[in-house]
Amino acid sequence: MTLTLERGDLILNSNYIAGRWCEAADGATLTVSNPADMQLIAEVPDSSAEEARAAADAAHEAFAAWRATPAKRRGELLKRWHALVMAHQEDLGRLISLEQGKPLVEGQGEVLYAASYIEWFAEEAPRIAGEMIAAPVAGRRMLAVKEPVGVVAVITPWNFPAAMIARKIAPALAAGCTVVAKPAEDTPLTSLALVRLAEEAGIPAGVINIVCASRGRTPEVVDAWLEDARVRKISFTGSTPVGKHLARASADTLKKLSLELGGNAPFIVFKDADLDAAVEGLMAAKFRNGGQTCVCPNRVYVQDAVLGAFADKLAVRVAALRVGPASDPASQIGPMINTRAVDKILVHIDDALTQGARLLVGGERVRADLGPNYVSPTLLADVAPAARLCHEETFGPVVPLLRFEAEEEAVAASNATPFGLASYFYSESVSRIHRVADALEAGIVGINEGAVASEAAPFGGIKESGYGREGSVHGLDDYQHIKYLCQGNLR
Ligand SMILES: NC(=O)C1=CN([C@@H]2O[C@H](COP(=O)(O)OP(=O)(O)OC[C@H]3O[C@@H](n4cnc5c(N)ncnc54)[C@H](O)[C@@H]3O)[C@@H](O)[C@H]2O)C=CC1
Ligand SMILES: O=C(O)[C@H](O)CS(=O)(=O)O
Repeated sequence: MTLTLERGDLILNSNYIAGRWCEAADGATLTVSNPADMQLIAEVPDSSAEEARAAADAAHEAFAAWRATPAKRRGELLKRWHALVMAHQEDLGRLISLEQGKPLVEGQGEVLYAASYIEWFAEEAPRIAGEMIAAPVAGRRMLAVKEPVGVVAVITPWNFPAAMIARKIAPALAAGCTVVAKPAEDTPLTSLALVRLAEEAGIPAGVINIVCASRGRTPEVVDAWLEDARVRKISFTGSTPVGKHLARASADTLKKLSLELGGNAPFIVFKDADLDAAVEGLMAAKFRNGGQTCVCPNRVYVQDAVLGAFADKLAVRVAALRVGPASDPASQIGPMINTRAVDKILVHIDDALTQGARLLVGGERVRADLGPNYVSPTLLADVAPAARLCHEETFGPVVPLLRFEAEEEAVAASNATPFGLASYFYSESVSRIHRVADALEAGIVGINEGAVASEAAPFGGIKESGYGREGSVHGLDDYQHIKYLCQGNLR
């Protein structure tokens, strides 16, 4: 099956600035290719600071009118955008799978996930409210009102090309902010297609601006926004090193920050767990997007008493996973995003084996007939706690099993990381569930559940996984500030 779109015009090759589809001033372009077979899909502008400044100008000029648009109207426009995204689910899903590589069923699932954020904040917009405060002295009226922060810079990763940008742009627009966005260089096409649909929904020119750039030119583009005092917020999803850079560089203009950064999620299986449920949960959490999500379990701790039974059940499932391109509907594990990613995964596997791990399934590059980016789903047992894949994010389809005896040992090992994004554990003991959920240092805890992503939940991390929350009733907070109004001299 070839991944062609019914609406070919949704494959765009321009920036979108001030309501105009335009090239980079110097004509520079970057290529976008399919990680499954390295075939060229399209070329997009490789922008410079000039395009970044033009986008910031457009967003700044559009802000006054957009913030003055009644929140109900903002919500209606977001609803129209949501309806168009849903109407183009097939095409958008194919586009995601084309440029990011994930299996088609996951590409189409991501469109629904992205759309759920647009719908959620379309509904939140009309409910933005302030507070009337009981004045402690006579003759005074005291109010607290919520206002949009202003122009927001959005920077997103390649692994969820639709969901990550939707869960930033939707709350920003609902709050009354305007946006300049720089999608990942590997996967810009989905962002451009989504914004084409936003344009068709009637979202005014300048409210959303998309600037594409290569890895080499991205710092120049983003630095232009970091230096611009009119840009009042950065919303970033990506690696912790880049997040730290943005936090440091934002200090000069004290921008508001939302940082959704790297993870190192533990997955704990206690002896009182439902082992079949734990296997299902691990398969769902670990192999989603080929293991290329920040909430994928990065290390799996299994209590001694059930390690053998759990490993046997899991090995059967891992070995059965089908690796292949999204053009094959039976594919469950697609290519990794690029050869650098595959090289890192293989280094992690080799390091674990060198330190004494046993290879139960996989462990190598596969499907060379298709391309260089395929790696087999891999299961390792007896992994040493010092192994690199226990401390670094593998971002691939690798499951390292580590054993433990006491609950305290598993919790301590789980928390022994600078990261704190997602964590998971399986137990049927109510007391243990409350103890362990309280003790785990993470922004997200899956309890007997491996699929935690939801627009209704506050998504985000602690420690070096960042701060800020995306989605949920808390999702607007990061795009607003509170203004206190104090009216006196009332008789
Ligand atoms: N916490 C979360 O929700 C998520 C975290 N991540 C993390 O992101 C990483 C994988 O994604 P990548 O795209 O490789 O991360 P990355 O941090 O390299 O890139 C993310 C975005 O930042 C941009 N970027 C790169 N260098 C930059 C710089 N110097 N200045 C400004 N922008 C820059 C990239 O072009 C891209 O658009 C993993 O660590 C993963 O855990 C990925 C997705 C979600
Ligand atoms: O990019 C990611 O890894 C996502 O944040 C994970 S999720 O929100 O899709 O679960």
